[in-house]
Amino acid sequence: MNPLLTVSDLRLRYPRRGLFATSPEVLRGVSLDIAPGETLGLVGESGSGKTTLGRAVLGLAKPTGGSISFDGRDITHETPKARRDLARDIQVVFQDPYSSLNPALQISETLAEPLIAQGETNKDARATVAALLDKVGLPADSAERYPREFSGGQRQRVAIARALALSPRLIVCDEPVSALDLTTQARVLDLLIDIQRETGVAYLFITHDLQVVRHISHRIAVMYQGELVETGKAADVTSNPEHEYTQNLLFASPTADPDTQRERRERRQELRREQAAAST
Ligand SMILES: Nc1ncnc2c1ncn2[C@@H]1O[C@H](COP(=O)(O)OP(=O)(O)OP(=O)(O)O)[C@@H](O)[C@H]1O
Repeated sequence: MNPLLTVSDLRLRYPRRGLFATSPEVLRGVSLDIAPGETLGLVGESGSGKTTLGRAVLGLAKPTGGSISFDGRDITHETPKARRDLARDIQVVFQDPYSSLNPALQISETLAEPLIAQGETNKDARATVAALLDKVGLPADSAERYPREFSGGQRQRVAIARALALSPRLIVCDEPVSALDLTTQARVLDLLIDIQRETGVAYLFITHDLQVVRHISHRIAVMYQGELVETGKAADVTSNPEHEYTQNLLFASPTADPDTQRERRERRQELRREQAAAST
């Protein structure tokens, strides 16, 4: 099967802020692909470039090298405006639905907006909104409510409904459950899995939490300092000790800062060496 998304040797350096400022390369030759209906979990410690890669796929960050193609079409240098027709196909769910939902709009307006922009009549849009709410497990009367009237998990369901409105083929999910408690996390992940089974949508699922990504991904790609250092089937990558970066992530607290994580990784490597030396 042809990949839906192909990222080849992608490089990205954010523009320099001042005359003397330096700007390190944030993506350093990243290549990956995602098949239709597949979930690729993108993990890595804070600052490794995961969000930047997601933003590049969405056309929100400008690559300085390499290419991105979607369904065979080269979209590397297309701005979000130029690729407006692709908005149907590639959607996003962010970590904080509160900031991505307009607080002044009722949920029905938020959900109907993209539908009407794509030419649906008000009547059809109303029916689609009702179906979307049902799909994400929210009661029908949610349509008349405002974002502030929902819990975090419910708001994330609204954000998922919004992403689903145009029946996309790929959703970039950037830390979509990180702000939720564990039980709610599991429910939202299960919802995403159910939706994928039903619609065949693919996910680029970004998180620094390997436990979360293990639950939802078919394959996992691990980033470290702007490079992809490990990729493989979720079960293999997380269980095989040879996948050192993944193992280190499994043992690192997802909230630890890069220095702490580096320290833990070095400590783990040291322990491994000690164990190896003791067993010979
Ligand atoms: N708009 C920007 N301008 C300049 N530098 C940026 C910008 N956004 C991110 N960076 C830098 O790019 C690097 C990668 O950041 P990015 O947010 O992609 O990492 P991440 O792996 O998603 O991290 P986290 O898990 O903490 O969200 C970091 O060093 C960050 O400081």
